[in-house]
Order: sequence, then C-alpha cells, then structure tokens
Amino acid sequence: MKSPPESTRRESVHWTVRMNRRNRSASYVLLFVALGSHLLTIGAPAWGWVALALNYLVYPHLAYWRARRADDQRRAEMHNMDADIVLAGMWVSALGFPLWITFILCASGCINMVVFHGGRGGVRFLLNIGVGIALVALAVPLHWHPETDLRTTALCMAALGLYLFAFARDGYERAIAQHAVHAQLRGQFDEIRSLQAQLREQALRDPLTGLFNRRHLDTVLAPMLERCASQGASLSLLMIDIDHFKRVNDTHGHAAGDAVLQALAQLLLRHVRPQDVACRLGGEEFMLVLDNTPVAVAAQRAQVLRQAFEALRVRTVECELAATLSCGVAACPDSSQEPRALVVCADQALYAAKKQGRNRVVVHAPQARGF
Ligand SMILES: Nc1nc2c(ncn2[C@@H]2O[C@H](COP(=O)(O)OP(=O)(O)OP(=O)(O)O)[C@@H](O)[C@H]2O)c(=O)[nH]1
Repeated sequence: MKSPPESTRRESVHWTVRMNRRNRSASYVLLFVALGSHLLTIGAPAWGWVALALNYLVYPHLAYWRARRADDQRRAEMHNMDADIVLAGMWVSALGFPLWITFILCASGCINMVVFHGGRGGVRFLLNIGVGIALVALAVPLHWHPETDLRTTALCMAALGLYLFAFARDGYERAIAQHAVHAQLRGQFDEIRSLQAQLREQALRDPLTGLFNRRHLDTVLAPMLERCASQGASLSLLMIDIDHFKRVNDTHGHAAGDAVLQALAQLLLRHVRPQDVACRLGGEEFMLVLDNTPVAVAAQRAQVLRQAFEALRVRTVECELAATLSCGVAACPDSSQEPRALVVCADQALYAAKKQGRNRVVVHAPQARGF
C-alpha cells in the first residue's frame, strides 16, 4: 500500500501518539522530580543526573517525534511504550529496586500495556521489565536497596495519583466521545430505517392515487385466498375499469383524466373496509379484494360503487366531469381458488361488462349474471 505524502503524515497524528505524548511528557516530569529526589538522597553521581534528564525530559519528545514520523504511527507508539518499560526496568534495577519507585513505574507501565493490549499486555509488560533488568544485570551486579525517604515516598505517591487522574480523565473523555458517536450513529440508523420503510411503502403504492399497486396485490392475494380456503370463507375480486377513459383524456386533457382517476380512488377507499385491499392495476383499471365476502354481497357492493361513481362529478379548474365504470366480479371458491385464475375470471367478467354496453356489473360464474 502506498504511504500518504509527507505533508499529510505530519498533519494527521494518531490519537495514541497524541495522547501518550501529553501523558508521557507530564508524568515524566513528575517522575523526574520523584527519582531526582531519590538521586539526591543517595548522592548519585553526575552521570546519574544526566541519564535522568535524558530519560525523563528529553526522551518523551524523541519518542513522540519518532512515532509521528512513522508510516504506522500506532505501531511505533506501541514500541515506544515497550521502550518506556524497558527503561523503567533499567532504572529500578540500577537503583536497587526502591519499593515506591518500583511500584509507581511498574503500576503505570502495566496499566498502559493492559489498556492497549488487554490481558496479553501484562505478559508484554513482564517481558519488557525483565529485559530492562537483564540489561543492567549484564553491566553491573544487581543490588537491593528498597527504602526511599519520606520526601521521595510522598513524591512517588503524588506522581502516581496524578498519573491515575490523567489516565481516568482520558478514559472519561473517550467514553463521552464514544457516547456522542453512538448517539449520532443511532440517529442515522433510525433515519435509514424510516427511509427504508418509506421506500418499501412507496414501492407498494401507486403515486397518482395512493392506492396499492399490482405488486402489492400479487403479494397479498395468495395468502388471503389461502386463509379463506382454510376457514371455508369466501373472497371476492372486483375488477373495475373506467368507461371510455380515453375520451376523457382526449376531450379534457391528461390532467382532467388524472383528476377522474384520483376521484375514483377516493371513492373506492371510502367504500372498502380495513380488511379489504384497493389497488390500481395500471391505466384506468382498478381492483378491489373484498375479504370474507361472498359473491352476492360483492356484486351488491360493486353495484353501489358503480352508481356512486356515475353520480360523482369531478371538478377541475376548467370543467366538471362525469364518467361511468364497468366492473367484473369473481369470487373464491365459486370461480377459482387460485390467485391468477381468479384474476382472469374477474377480467373476463369485466370484458363481458364492457361488451354488454359498459356502466354495469357482471359476475363471473358458470352462468354469468348481469345487473
Ligand atoms: N390521465 C391519465 N390517463 C391515463 C393514465 N394511464 C393510462 N391512461 C389513459 O387511459 C386510456 C385508456 O384507454 P383505453 O384502454 O382505450 O380504454 P378506454 O378509453 O377507457 O375504453 P374502454 O376501457 O373500452 O371503455 C388511454 O388513453 C391512456 O392514455 C394516467 O395515469 N392518467
């Protein structure tokens, strides 16, 4: 993979590098004071002070500089943390394992490792501290000098307290930031879900009339028929077509035709029950699925609809329109129990209604009945 250009690399600093720089610089000043107090007590030679200044005042900046320049900044920062602990191991062993100093260096190093590596971080900490001790042991014999004076002990306590405070504050800030991101994601997720629901609804609706479309009919008809069959109930289809609709368009324009289609859709919605399904199949063709309705009742309802539409006046800006409809009725189980066949039966009945002069209801049956 191509690494980002030098300028971009400089500007974007990984959050681990940024956070550790701040924490390392601050806590290392505290450690400089605490360890300096101990060096003062034991009368350390000049090179001890130089090493202390290099490690606790200069090294944090070198570590940051190195990680920031790295191609993989996070990885480089993890190596910095390894180096922190190796150096801590060298200090505690060189000083004869003073208990308080050993405790604060080990506690802070171990916490860091576990936070970034989980349980394995504990093992990594032990390996690194062991390497530090071993390096010193290779150079000088190890000795045992566990005591620190009161001043150094108090400074160690203060340094550890401040380190833990800074650490906890970082954890708090990260938790707050994560909470904000989580809330934002939840908001976006809810929005996506509501858009999906809208899309699903739109995919099933005819945009002009708001009625269901043929796709929805195909989805619901088979299960409705199955339920009726299992309950021994009837289900009726009303296939409705506006008569001479082309004339409406040709005479009054497409917008007037649309108004008639919408008026019929409203009429159908006023006449259906919640369990019925009203669809626009396309053009000027509509379908009503009347749940749990025997054919005779369906024919009566179709007749009521036909009359209501005939009496309806559709007002547009330019004119007032009237139209009629023809309707074919087919019922389950009378005509068929199979969805497609039942639709074909209703279509045949509609065709018969048109053929018989329009503005009428025809029921599909072995002996077709007209009204
Ligand atoms: N305004 C409008 N017209 C439409 C729409 N969809 C289809 N049409 C028109 O509906 C008309 C249907 O005409 P035909 O299929 O010949 O039927 P018809 O004139 O109603 O004649 P019959 O059904 O035999 O009584 C055509 O002129 C189509 O252009 C629509 O969404 N809006």
